[in-house]
Parts: sequence; structure tokens; C-alpha cells
Amino acid sequence: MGCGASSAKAACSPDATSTKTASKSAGSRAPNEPRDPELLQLLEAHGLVEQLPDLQALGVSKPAHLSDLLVEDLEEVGLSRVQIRQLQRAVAQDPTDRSSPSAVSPLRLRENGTSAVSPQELPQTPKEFAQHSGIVSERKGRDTTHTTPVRVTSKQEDVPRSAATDAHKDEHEAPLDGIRAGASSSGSGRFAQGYSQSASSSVGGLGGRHDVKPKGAPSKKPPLYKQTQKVEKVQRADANGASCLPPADQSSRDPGTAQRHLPVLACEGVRQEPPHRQASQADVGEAKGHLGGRETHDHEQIREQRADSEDSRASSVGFDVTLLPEVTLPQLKGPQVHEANKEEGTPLLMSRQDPFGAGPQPNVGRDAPAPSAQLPPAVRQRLEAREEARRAQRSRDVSSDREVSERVRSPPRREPRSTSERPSVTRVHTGPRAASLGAASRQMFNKNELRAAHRALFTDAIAKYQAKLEQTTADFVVRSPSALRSSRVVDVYVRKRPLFPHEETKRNDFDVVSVLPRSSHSSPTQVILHNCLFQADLRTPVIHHLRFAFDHVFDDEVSDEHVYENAAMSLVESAKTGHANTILMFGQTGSGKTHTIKAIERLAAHDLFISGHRLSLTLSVVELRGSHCFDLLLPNLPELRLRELREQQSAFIAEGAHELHPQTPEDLVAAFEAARQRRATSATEANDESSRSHAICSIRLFERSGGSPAGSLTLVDCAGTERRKDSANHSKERQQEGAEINASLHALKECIRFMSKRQRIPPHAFRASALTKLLATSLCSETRLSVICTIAPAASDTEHTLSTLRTGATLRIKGSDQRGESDVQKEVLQNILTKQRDLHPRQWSPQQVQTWLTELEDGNFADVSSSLPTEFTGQMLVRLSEGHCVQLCGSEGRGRLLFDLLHKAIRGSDQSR
Ligand SMILES: Nc1ncnc2c1ncn2[C@@H]1O[C@H](COP(=O)(O)OP(=O)(O)OP(=O)(O)O)[C@@H](O)[C@H]1O
Repeated sequence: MGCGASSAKAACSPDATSTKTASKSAGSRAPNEPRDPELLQLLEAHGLVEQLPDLQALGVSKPAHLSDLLVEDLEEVGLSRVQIRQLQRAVAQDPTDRSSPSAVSPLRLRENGTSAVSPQELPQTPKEFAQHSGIVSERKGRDTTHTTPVRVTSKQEDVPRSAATDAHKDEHEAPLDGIRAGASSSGSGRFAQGYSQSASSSVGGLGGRHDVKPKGAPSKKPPLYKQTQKVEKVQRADANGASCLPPADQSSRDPGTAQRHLPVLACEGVRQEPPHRQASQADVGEAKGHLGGRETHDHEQIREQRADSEDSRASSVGFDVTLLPEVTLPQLKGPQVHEANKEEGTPLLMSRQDPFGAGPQPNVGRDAPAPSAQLPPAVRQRLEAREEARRAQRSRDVSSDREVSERVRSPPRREPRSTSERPSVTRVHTGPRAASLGAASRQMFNKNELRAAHRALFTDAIAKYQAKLEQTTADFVVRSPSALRSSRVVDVYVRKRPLFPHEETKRNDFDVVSVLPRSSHSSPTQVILHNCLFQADLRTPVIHHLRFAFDHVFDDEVSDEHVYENAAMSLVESAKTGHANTILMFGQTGSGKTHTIKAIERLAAHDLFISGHRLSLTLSVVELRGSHCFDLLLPNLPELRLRELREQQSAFIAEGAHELHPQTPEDLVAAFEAARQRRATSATEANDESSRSHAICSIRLFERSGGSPAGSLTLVDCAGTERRKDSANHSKERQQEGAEINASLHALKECIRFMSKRQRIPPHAFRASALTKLLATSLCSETRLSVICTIAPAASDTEHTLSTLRTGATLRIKGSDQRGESDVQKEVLQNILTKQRDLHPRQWSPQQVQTWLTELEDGNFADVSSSLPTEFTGQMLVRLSEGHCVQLCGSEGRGRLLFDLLHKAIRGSDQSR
């Protein structure tokens, strides 16, 4: 505490009256008071006789009084820490002092406000005691024996040992003894500071019991600053079985006399109980009695063990230093404490956040000294300074936060501006969003919008490229059909449909697909997709000319018959000779799959019956919608189950599919048409009559004579792959349909990838969709498969066309380039912005310099252009001096004229900017 003997008494006493009395009492011992032989003996034993007068001046007349003094007081007298320590032990072990029956605690006297009260004069019943103390409020109600807790300051050493023992024997007999036994030297110097006692339990007749520590226990205490944590530990240990708190309602009745609770920690440290220790033990004992408590023997052991361990570490004096602050009881309700004990088993006192960050602290009352007050002054000052700095920092933070929040709530007012003054951008982003402002303010362009916007630019470039291609086709390395055939997985054909007028007019679309070669005497096998793009600056157009090679590429002008003859007829013939063949239509929605397969069916129907009466055929048509399979040959469209054939691995059939036996080509075509009519279609953005399902027509051929199967032809019309824009305005069901279509086509592509890589498709790839299940036999190597990829030529369909071409190319060549294209040429077009503006002469390219010179003055300077090096740029041109010009032109007059014209052009360009 750092206060002197008397000041400590004043500071630590709970009420002013008792404090004054205590001070007076302490100071009433005259230095020339008759010397106590025991005191003299004690001081002699420690070589401290010389200090006797000083000690007497401090009010010490017997050994027990030593315990009333602060360590600082003893140091002032001239005692070293070691001597104080030894003295402390001696006093604590002095049995003679304890056994003095006549001894009355000076503290008690002080507390009671009398200078000398003999034990006989003390109240003998709780009620008397309460009335005697003068600070007890009458308790109304049933339990009138309970009083407001009283601070009792009688010293243990003043209490006869027999009385304490009696209290043990019979708690109800001697409440006062119990008080005495539990009384502490509270408020009397540092030795005893803070040790006050709850007398309520003993006053109420329940307490009086206390534990006496066996003699011989070590009595060292740790240094003060080390004991803060220990306080809590010991308190918890003591609290396990009992609460030393009195019923809260007692203390709450009189807040003005709120009792300061005696910390249990005070029990620690001395072998033969010093007053505070006994007081606290009495407290515990009383509280246990009050709560129907248990034996404290275990806790005693714990404390002893701790004291032992601390003893080995402690080096400073721990004579009777108070560590815990006094606790104001009204804040704690008895039942709460009881519950806390039951639940956690430890906390007697509710903890609060330690202001110094030293962990949980006991819950102290408002008028109780803060825990830091118990620390040494130097430590306390340090902590207080630190806390002050923290508080200042916190207040600074709070004020800055408040400023910010006020700014947010009420932004600074601005004078309203007129409409004309208003900025074009009204929304201002601040803070983190400002980072995205650039992106937000930047206009986002759609690829197709850019294509359409610069249609003329791109079509010109494509036309020039096509013209150039006509000349250089021979230079382009084209794999011969025979070379391709050797590595063929399947036959892949590409059919380009014409660009519809409405696409050109409405969407400003243009044709970006070129089929090569264009000569009539060789069949086209290449297709070039002109992918028109803009570079990242959105100013420089660029065209990627992607070239793909296929077995045959059908231009938009070719007839259906031509397509059939080149892509399907061979398979029809092959089927008639006993082979299994499949023609698969693949492509984006609206690209002409149905259109093409319709023509093939019609033409194949005739071819199939050409063989006369030798063959008969059956037809089944099923529709795959998602994972469902429906029979298209029956009007009610029954759903069919896909069953895996046992005899053949990864072969599925639509079980129970209806089979027709058309006898004539017309019957067959009529059956095809009927099935197509039943097929689910709907109008989409890309196609007015878009197929929303996959259709599989299976034609099985039989020998009429024996009925044995001759061959088969499977015609598959896939639903078109869709992009988001194709289904942007679709209903939820339609979008779901589109998702299922894309999923099944994705499964088909996976099978195709397997085919191109290792030929054998694993079963799990077939099982991924109903489409691949039914196509499993067709995708096997024994079956001849022709895939006709249909593509739309519109620039807005570029991405989709590219995907189709890549899939087809992958399918065609085993181990082909992963992306499918065999050649890519990138053509960067002139920057659209620089073209619109007049280029500054220094930006001219060598060609532009040549052109300018050639055209200047009607060709008057054409000879100059030929004399310049080919890499002569505009940058070099603008640096020409007059002398250079004269030199180049060969005459002074022409030279000066050239110089003037050049600088006229430069000035004109500067002015135009
Ligand atoms: N080569 C072509 N010549 C003329 N018109 C064509 C050609 N190919 C397709 N068309 C027309 O384009 C439109 C869409 O064709 P089709 O229905 O065959 O496309 P699709 O690929 O089957 O589309 P979806 O996958 O949505 O069913 C039809 O009106 C069709 O007549």
C-alpha cells in the first residue's frame, strides 16, 4: 500500500470512525510504556533491542503489536528485510502471545470505538454484538438473528486459544468467540491490511468454526507482486466447498455499511496462524457452516502445499501482506455465488476484466480499492501510467471513430448546383469501391456487338484474305484424303448452311466461314473460320484465320443431294451389304442438322429399296429427352427403358421400341415424317423450330429369303448445342431442357475424345447419358460412323462454330492436335481509331511515306521516294532538314519545295489534332 502505519490504518479502514479510532489507539502507546518482557526477549533474540524505543514510538508494547506495522515502518525503524522476516516468524510462532487471555486486540478496540474494552464487556450474543457495533441494521422478517455483516477487527492473537477451540467444538455456543477467532487485524497497518471479516455467520449462530493450521508448517509468503495470481488460486481452492460470503440480502440492506469481505488468501503464509490467516479461515469455516459446508482440511493441505512451494521461491518478506482487495458484498447474491460454486467449483467471487491485463480479477465493489492498489507503489505507478496511456489512446480512437461516423451520417453540406453545373458522373465511389470504379466506368463491349459494328472492316479483310487464298492454296500443306483415311477414326463432314437474310439485316451479321478450295475440280476438304476479334485495347481489330481439314466440307450452296452422295450414300450401301453404319448429325442449334438429316432420310429410303425384293427392313424411332426415352412411332409416345444387353458389353437398347415394316420408300419416308412430327420442338432465338430432343432412327435390314439380319443404318439427329443467349428468354423448363441437351452432348464429346485417343471407350463414358448409351454400339470400332457437323456461317455464331469444328476435327484424326485446327493465321488490322484520324507524318509507316512522296505534287517527287531506303519511316521523314531535302531532290528549288510541303503536312496534322 505504501502508506505509513497510521495512514495505512486510515486508508484501509472501512469507515472513518473506526479508522480514526484505530489511529488514535495505535498512537496511544507511549514510548516510555513499561517494556513487555516478551517483547524485550524477542528483540534481544534478534539483536533488535536498540530499536525498542522506536518500536514503542510506533505503539509496539508487546510482540503481537509488531504484526500491526507495515514493512515500511519496520524498515524506517532500521530493520532489514531479513530481520523483519525473522521477526515475523517469531511473532507468528510465539505461543505465549496467543495464550494471553487478557489480550484484547487493539484493532478490535479501535473498531469498536472504545479505547479499552475488556472481553467481559463485549457483547455476548449476536444481537448484542450488532447493537454494540452500532452499524447493524435491524433485520425484519423471519430471520431476525441475521444482521448486516459487521467488520470485526479483533486480532487473533488477542483471542484466547481456548475460545477458538471452543468455537470449533460448539459453533452455536460462542458466536463472539467465533468472531474473535475469525477476527483479523484489518485496518491496522500493512501486516493486516484488508483483512476484515464477515461476522454474519457467527452472528447468525452458524459460524464460529475455523480451522487451525498445524504447527510447524512453513510460513514464508511470496513477494507481493507474485501473489496476485496466487490470491485467486487459493481463493478458488478455498471456495471449492464453501463460500465465505454472507447472505447478500444482509449486506444489501445497508449499502452504506457494505461489508468488506475478507479475502481467503489471507490464510496463507504463516505456520502458526497469524491473525489474518485465522480470520480468513474462520471466514471459510463460518461460510461453510452457513452453507452446510464441508471440512476445510483438504483446503488446508492445499494451502500448505502451495505455501511450501511458494516458500522455496519467495525471497522477499511476505509477513502478512494483503493481496486481495476488499470485496463489497452487495454485488453478489448468495444464490448466485452458490450456483457458481456448484457449476464451476471455484469462483467464490465473480471476476471482472483486469484493467491491467493481468487476468481475471475479483469482483470489487465501487468503493473498494482497485486490485492495483494492493501492489507496490513502483509497480502500481507503472501500471497506472500504462493504463493512462491506454485510456488516452482509446479516447483518441473513439474520437476519431466518432468523427468518421459523424461524417458518414451527415456528410458536409454543399450548396446545390444548377443542372448545368452538375457533373456527368453523379455517383462517386469512395473507399474500397473506388478500386472498381475504373472497371465500372469503362464501357463493356460484347464481341458480337463489336463484330457487327465493324462489319465492313471485317468483311473487307476476309474478302482480301479469301482472294489471297485462291492464289496460295497450293502452298498450303493439305493432307491427302488417302493419308487422312489411314488415321481415320470416323468420317467427319462439315456442312455450312447459308447465311440467312434476316441475320444480315437484323444482326448486321456477316459470313465468317470460307470453304476451300473453291475450284470446281477438287472437292473441298478445308474450312476456314475467320474469327473476328478486337485486341484488348478495343481499337485494333484482328482476325484469326483458323483452318480445319475434314473428309468433305460442304459449302452453303451445295444441294442436299450432293451432301447425301458424298457423306451418306456409301454408308447406306454398306448397310445393305451387311454392315452396321451410323450417321450422326452434330452442331449448334439452327445450323441445319434436321434439314440435312431429313434430306438424307428421304434419299436413303429410296436407295434402301432399290435392291429390289432381296431385303426387308424394320424401322424404330426413339426420342431422348434428358434421361428419358420415348417411342416416336406410336402416337401416345410411350416411355421406353434403356436396357443393357447381357451378351454384349456396353450395348444398350430401347426395350420394347415399336418397329415398323415399311414396304415401300414412301412408307418409310412417311414413317420418318410421322416420327419427326411427334418429336418435341419449340421456337428458340436461334431456330423457329428447334428440336428439343435427340432422335434416333434405327433401320435394320434383313434378308428376305432367310430373315437373317443383313446390316443396319442408324440416323441420329442430335439436338443442337445451345449458348446462353440462345436460351436467354426461355422458360425454366426450356432452360432445363437445354441443360440436359448440353450435358448429353458433353457426354458424347467425352466418348469422342476417348475414341480419338485410345479407340476403346470405357463403359462409364457410355453410361454418362442416354444418348451415349444408345450410341454405344455405333461408337464402337466395328461400326462405321459418319459425323456431319453442321455450322452456321454468321459472325455472331463464331464461338459455336469453332466448338463444333474442333469437336469434329478431334473426332476425325486419331491423336490429332487437341484443339483440332490444323493452321491458325493471325491478321492484325489497322487500328480503327488511327484510321479515322489523320495520322501525323511522324507516325507514317515506310509504305505511307512512299505513298505520300509518290502522290505529292502529282508525282513530282516520285523519284525521291525511289531513292529513299525501304525502311524510311515517317519519324525519319520529319527530321529531314532543308539541306537534306535539297540533297535528296538534287536541286535547291525542289528541295525547298519538298521541305515546305513536308512541314505544311506536319502543321496541318498538328492543327487537326
Ligand atoms: N443448307 C441449308 N440450306 C437452306 N436452309 C437451311 C440449311 N440448313 C438449315 N437450313 C434452315 O435453317 C433452319 C434451321 O435448320 P434446322 O432446323 O435443321 O436446324 P437444327 O440444327 O436442326 O436446329 P435444332 O438443333 O435447333 O433443331 C431451318 O429453317 C432450315 O430450313
